[in-house]
Amino acid sequence: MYDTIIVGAGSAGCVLANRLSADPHRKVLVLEAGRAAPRASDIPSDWPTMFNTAVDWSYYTEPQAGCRGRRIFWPRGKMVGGSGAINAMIYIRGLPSDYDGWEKAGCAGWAWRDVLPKFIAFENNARFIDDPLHGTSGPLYVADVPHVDPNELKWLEAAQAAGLPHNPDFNGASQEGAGFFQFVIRDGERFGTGKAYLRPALTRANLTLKTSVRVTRIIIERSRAIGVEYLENGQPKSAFATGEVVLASGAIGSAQQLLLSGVGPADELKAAGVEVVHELAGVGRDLQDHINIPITFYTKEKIGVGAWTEESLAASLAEWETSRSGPRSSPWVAAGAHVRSRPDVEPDLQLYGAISPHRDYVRFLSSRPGITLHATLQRPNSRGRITLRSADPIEHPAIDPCYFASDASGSDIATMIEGVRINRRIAAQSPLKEMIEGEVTPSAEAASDAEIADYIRGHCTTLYHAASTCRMGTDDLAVVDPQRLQVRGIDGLHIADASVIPIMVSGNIQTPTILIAESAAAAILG
Ligand SMILES: Cc1cc2nc3c(=O)[nH]c(=O)nc-3n(C[C@H](O)[C@H](O)[C@H](O)COP(=O)(O)OP(=O)(O)OC[C@H]3O[C@@H](n4cnc5c(N)ncnc54)[C@H](O)[C@@H]3O)c2cc1C
Repeated sequence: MYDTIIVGAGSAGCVLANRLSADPHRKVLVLEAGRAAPRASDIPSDWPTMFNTAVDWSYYTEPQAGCRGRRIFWPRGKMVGGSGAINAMIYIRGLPSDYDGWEKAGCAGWAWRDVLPKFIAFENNARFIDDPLHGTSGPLYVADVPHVDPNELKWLEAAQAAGLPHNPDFNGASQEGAGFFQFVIRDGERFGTGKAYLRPALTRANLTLKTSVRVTRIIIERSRAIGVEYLENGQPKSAFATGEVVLASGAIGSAQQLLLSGVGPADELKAAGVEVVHELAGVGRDLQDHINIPITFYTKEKIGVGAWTEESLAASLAEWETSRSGPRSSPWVAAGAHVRSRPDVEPDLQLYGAISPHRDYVRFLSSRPGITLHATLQRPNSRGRITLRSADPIEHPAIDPCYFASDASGSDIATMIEGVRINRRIAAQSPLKEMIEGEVTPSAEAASDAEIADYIRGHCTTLYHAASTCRMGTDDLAVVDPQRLQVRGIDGLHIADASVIPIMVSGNIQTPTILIAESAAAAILG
């Protein structure tokens, strides 16, 4: 018998494991479907090499009507550290107005003035030492990218020539402009919450971590969660908690487990063959994501990732192994920007200047060298949902982000068209323009707004930021309350991961997810 069961040892679950087991009187069990993170997870450049492997859930969306019927690949980490062990490690909080928007949407206690001290408290920033907007004594080490490619500096110069102001700190007074992201990288290695929070807590006698165990159902009796059922080596097992079960299985996993446990929209549950335990209409609804569109340009010289050979890969790995430096200590997404698609909005596009001629998440590299410029929609209107295909807990749920098709205003596609145009403006500036041979087909042929829209619909990807499937709030579709992140109507059941984000933030979402886990732990500890 445990006091607390945490389901999932991902970005949030590792934080919860540390904070909740810091109370020596609390016996904590963490159940994680994946295994220990592999070596590739330590090496900053190697995150895409884990896609479609045993440590990736390798989801695909439903065919997207707004994306010319394509099913879009959605990787998620399935290992200790979760998606935070496969991600690109960028550390960013979002805009103050994002969090003020959360408060306005009914989430009291989540305004910028409330969350900023918490962000500062869990940060340990290597560069911003005496800075009122940064912390230096938290568990999460945050630093500049260890290796800068000279061509990333050329991208930055071109971005400034295109009118973007230089921004030395995207978590500083203003998010707008171009510069270098900071990362959760320590001494040349990934330093996600698996290392920052979970690893040091594993020496505690009151904390148990079980890996390769898949939770299949939350056991609910008389409107109270009392434990979970899980599969270990294919055998059904159960574990019980006197205090609480905390779901930290991510935006897909947490919603799926609630639905499998009979908590969700009654008609959908019945259709999937699941007995209704507690009707909660919002479970799985409101799925949000950052949509991303790359355009690639061939370069005259072999540069960056496009210049890598068998020999240089081996040499850069040897360098990383001996000194944790060199090209393998970079995630190759360090140069970027936050820009406005039009003057009357806050920055609504995030840009990347990647020195790599990749398409489709670096799984396929062009035979010629080049650079890829990404534009990502920061505050999407598109809203989707997650539903069960069946009562089988092993079957992937249906994931339908409903990109563009659910945005009747048309503003999502219009903003992204502007993102492509801004990236082309950057590519047309010195010193990039002298390096570039030309834009690669098929974006190269897209000139009018309608043609660019077609290109975006045919080639957009996820920026991997699934959120909001069990969102907090006080309205009828809210799943958890904003104060304790407890599932409405079920005692002893909390959700503390990216699924509770009420409205998407303007930036990569691991840092807000850590904020959520820290806040949930504090509320549970009381
Ligand atoms: C490729 C990629 C790149 C990204 N890049 C960045 C970035 O640079 N910066 C950034 O801020 N964000 C980034 N993100 C997003 C960020 O990593 C995620 O939003 C964040 O990790 C989500 O945290 P979470 O705790 O909600 O879920 P996760 O970290 O996904 O954790 C969920 C955990 O639960 C486990 N689990 C699921 N179902 C079960 C079950 N039934 N039983 C037991 N365990 C289960 C999973 O295996 C996983 O370990 C990226 C994400 C990806 C996938």
